[in-house]
Amino acid sequence: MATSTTSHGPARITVLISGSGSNLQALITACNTDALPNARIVRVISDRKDAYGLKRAEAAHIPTTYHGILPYKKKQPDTSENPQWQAARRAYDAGLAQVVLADQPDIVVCAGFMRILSTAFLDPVKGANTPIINLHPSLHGDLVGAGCIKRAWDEYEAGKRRSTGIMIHYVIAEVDMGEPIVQEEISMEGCKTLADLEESIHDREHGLIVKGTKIVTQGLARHGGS
Ligand SMILES: Nc1nc2c(c(=O)[nH]1)N[C@@H](CN(C=O)c1ccc(C(=O)N[C@@H](CCC(=O)O)C(=O)O)cc1)CN2
Ligand SMILES: NCC(=O)N[C@@H]1O[C@H](COP(=O)([O-])[O-])[C@@H](O)[C@H]1O
Repeated sequence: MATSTTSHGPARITVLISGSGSNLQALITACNTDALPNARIVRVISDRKDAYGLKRAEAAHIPTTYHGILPYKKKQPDTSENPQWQAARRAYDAGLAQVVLADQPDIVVCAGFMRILSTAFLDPVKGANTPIINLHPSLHGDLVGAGCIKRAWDEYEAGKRRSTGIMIHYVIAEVDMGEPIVQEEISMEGCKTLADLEESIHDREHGLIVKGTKIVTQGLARHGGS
């Protein structure tokens, strides 16, 4: 029976966050239980200094890093040749990859990380044979990008849909289009407000992110780790 232990010990997990960190908390709680055996979160990284998830990590004695965009924007100002801060975004992502790879993680989990990752991050991390996975509040091929829960709600109110879903998927350059690892459909029937739907989704996400992380870390063991 494969475990989550890789060839060099417990699976090393780096988690990227931007906000409250309730999904991070689910991972913290699950580590070294039957839900996520032989796994350790080696670092939590946030692009937002005020992310409550950083406090959750500190309370669990997990190393944290705040990796902010502003120093990169100051070094590479937006210009006509460089619209939408692309140079700053790529420099930021290259710096983020350095922070991540310094810990030699076996897997990177995006748990509410609200930045699109460019190939300046994806390429070096994938070059290290480290899978990157993401929690997304929609089914594969349905809604992509930020604000999907609200968009699903608006379509439900307009009578255009009766359900939505959540998924854990591999991260590729095309946002939210990476191969799904595990996903769940969520009925919207009975939700009277957007808040009802958000609560329903968040409750189900916490189990799914642990399940998806376990699936990938167990796969690492089968292949002798990264
Ligand atoms: N290259 C990829 N990067 C990311 C993926 C992915 O699949 N491929 N998943 C996301 C998470 N995500 C949805 O699940 C997501 C997060 C944020 C955005 C977005 O538009 N962000 C804006 C900034 C928003 C803000 O600052 O509030 C942006 O980066 O310009 C889209 C999708 C993680 N990254
Ligand atoms: N497109 C990505 C996206 O919308 N992710 C969403 O961010 C939230 C993070 O909550 P948390 O900070 O409490 O874990 C989650 O609801 C997750 O689906």
